[in-house]
Amino acid sequence: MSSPRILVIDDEADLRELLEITLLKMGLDVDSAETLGQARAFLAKSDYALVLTDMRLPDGLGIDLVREVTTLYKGTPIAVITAYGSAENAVVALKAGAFDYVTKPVALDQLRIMVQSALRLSTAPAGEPQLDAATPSRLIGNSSAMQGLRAQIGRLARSMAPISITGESGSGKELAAREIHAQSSRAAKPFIAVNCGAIPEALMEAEFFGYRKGSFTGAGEDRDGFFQAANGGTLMLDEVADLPLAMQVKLLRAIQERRVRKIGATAEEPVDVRLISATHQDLAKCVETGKFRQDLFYRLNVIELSLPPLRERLDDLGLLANTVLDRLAGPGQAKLGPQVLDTLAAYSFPGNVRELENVLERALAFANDGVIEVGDLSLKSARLAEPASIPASAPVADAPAPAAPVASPASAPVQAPDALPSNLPEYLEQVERDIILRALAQTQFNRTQAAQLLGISFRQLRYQMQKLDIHAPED
Ligand SMILES: Nc1ncnc2c1ncn2[C@@H]1O[C@H](COP(=O)(O)OP(=O)(O)OP(=O)(O)O)[C@@H](O)[C@H]1O
Repeated sequence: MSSPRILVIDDEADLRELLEITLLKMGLDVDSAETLGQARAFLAKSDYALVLTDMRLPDGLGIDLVREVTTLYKGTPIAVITAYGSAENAVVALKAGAFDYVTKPVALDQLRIMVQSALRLSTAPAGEPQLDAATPSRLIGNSSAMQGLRAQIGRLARSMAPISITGESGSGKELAAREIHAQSSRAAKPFIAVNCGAIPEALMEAEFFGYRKGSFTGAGEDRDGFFQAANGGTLMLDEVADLPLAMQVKLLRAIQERRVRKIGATAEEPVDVRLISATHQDLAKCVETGKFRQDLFYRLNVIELSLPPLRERLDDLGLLANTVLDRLAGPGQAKLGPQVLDTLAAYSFPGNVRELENVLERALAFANDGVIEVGDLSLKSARLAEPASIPASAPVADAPAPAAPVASPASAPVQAPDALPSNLPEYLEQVERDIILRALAQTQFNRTQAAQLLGISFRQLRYQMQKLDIHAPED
């Protein structure tokens, strides 16, 4: 069997030679062209596992070739070589359909990583997602919005372009990210999802980039960070708008260099990670208000994927509800009674599919013989919380009986209104615990609604509950 063939297009003889030698040493066949004209002639004659082109050529621009290859040779990945620091060229090329890019001076370790991932890609059928009929998409729904989304995911899975997923809480952003990963040539490598809003700022660098033994008190052994853990795979930065500015700078550097340095290490290590970011906030607005760096926004937001809220794709409601019920009760063991679907369709689902799952789970507990009736649904939007009174006294005692959440014993002392707390962290923790318990009690332990009442994401609430040792009564 012949080796995969790569087409290199560069008018700089030295660089062309370096690329040729590197690729030949990898056991690949190489054709080289100095101009777009020569490249077109090669493309008309042979199939390539990868086309690698410089951006400026004597008879035109590499970006034109990107457009040609992505339309005329759909299954052929094309990558560009951009000048160092020219984020613009890289982003434009990725938007035009380039699979990836390398910067000049070309780092050979990164070139090899890029070529290998292109080779994995070219073994998958062109334009076809790696899923087959036996592995249905995780994203359920036949509405035109969902069909469009699945098609877009199939295309995006074939590229390294960073994707920014937007959508309301619970609309399936993480699920979509997992789907992109599962359909990509990286599927066999890890998918790591990180909730940027849930990591204490002081720990962020260590969590993202890892650390060397002894680099700070408590660093008893070497540890990898998220970047190393996701190497070869996909790193999802969820709630990316919550990244503190100092961390945004470090992240930008890691993305630009495709290298990270562990805390306490002298050398950087290359990382091959596809980035997907998600947020339910308006990231462009965060840039305007100075909360998010423009340059990082530009790097992360190369391709936008927007998830519609559930209320805008009500056609999917029945299918989603039945799938959730099958999962909860076993196939065919539970169903919706008359009018239930209409009642659900009239509800706004601020917590989207996650809220639908919660509503059905709860309704199922009240349902007779697995048939959910309208009366089993509790869809009333929770009333707004009253302003927190500090310090709060036993909030659980006022809670409606069926859903009173439980917490570990309170430790903070009750203060006289004007007294200063003797232990501020403990006191604040107690205040936070009380407020969360009240929100949970008000929403009968519907965490989606409780998070909404408190203006935080579902994940943040879940994280805080774990931290403060708050459990559902039945946990
Ligand atoms: N189209 C869908 N098909 C099936 N399940 C879905 C779909 N969309 C969302 N879900 C389910 O809804 C729940 C929430 O999804 P996910 O965590 O992906 O949402 P999210 O947008 O990332 O939420 P958040 O903004 O709170 O992080 C999950 O249990 C997920 O499996």
